[in-house]
Amino acid sequence: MNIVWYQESVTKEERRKKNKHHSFVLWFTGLSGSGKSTLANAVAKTLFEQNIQCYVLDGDNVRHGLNSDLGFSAEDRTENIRRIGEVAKLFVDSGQIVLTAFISPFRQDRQLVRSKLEQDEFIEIYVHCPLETCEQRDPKGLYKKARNGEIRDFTGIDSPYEPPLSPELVVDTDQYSIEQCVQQIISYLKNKQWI
Ligand SMILES: Nc1ncnc2c1ncn2[C@@H]1O[C@H](COP(=O)(O)OS(=O)(=O)O)[C@@H](OP(=O)(O)O)[C@H]1O
Ligand SMILES: Nc1ncnc2c1ncn2[C@@H]1O[C@H](COP(=O)(O)OP(=O)(O)O)[C@@H](O)[C@H]1O
Repeated sequence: MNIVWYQESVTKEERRKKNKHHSFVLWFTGLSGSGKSTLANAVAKTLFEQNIQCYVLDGDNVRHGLNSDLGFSAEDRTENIRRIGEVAKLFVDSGQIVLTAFISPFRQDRQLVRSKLEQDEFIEIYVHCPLETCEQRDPKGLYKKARNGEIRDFTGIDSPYEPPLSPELVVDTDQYSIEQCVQQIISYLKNKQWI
């Protein structure tokens, strides 16, 4: 109430033109340990080296600050993704490419973020990796804790993950190396002439 949207003096289109590239969200989704952070950071490094404006929003980091009041109940995960979606939209408005690395287990939550962005601004990347492989990798030892009952509501163990039905991209980190997955994503963006 009593809040009016302020039209900025520099538009999104003007920022894109100056940056010489499209701005959009690369939304990585997948199980813990599937490779979201690794790939988002590797893609960002490649883009950065090509003078492209980009930034990674990572689950662990955002949960230390902006979303430190949220846990892992279904409601809190939904609110987590809603807030990240709003932040991501601001990055897109600022003319940047934003790469987000959140489990984002619920289709409806990802769909809500997509619906807030325009066509070609939300690129859903399903980081596909079987639970068994994620559990073997267990980079933070969290699956072990979840199996021991030390952590409740752990995605893939006692909390659901809903895979995307029609993502823009699927990367298979069980079958392909980090470098191959990064190349697949960069090729997709080049083919679209977005970078
Ligand atoms: N219960 C439970 N379930 C899943 N993950 C857990 C949990 N508790 C802590 N962690 C750690 O938090 C990271 C996931 O946070 P996200 O913000 O990406 O989760 S979500 O999108 O809101 O579901 C996740 O990071 P990633 O491993 O990078 O996915 C875990 O390190
Ligand atoms: N092809 C691959 N793509 C991404 N990560 C891989 C791949 N192969 C092995 N890994 C390893 O799997 C782990 C993935 O961890 P991380 O990126 O933190 O996943 P997430 O962010 O999804 O929890 C890292 O230790 C990474 O080195």
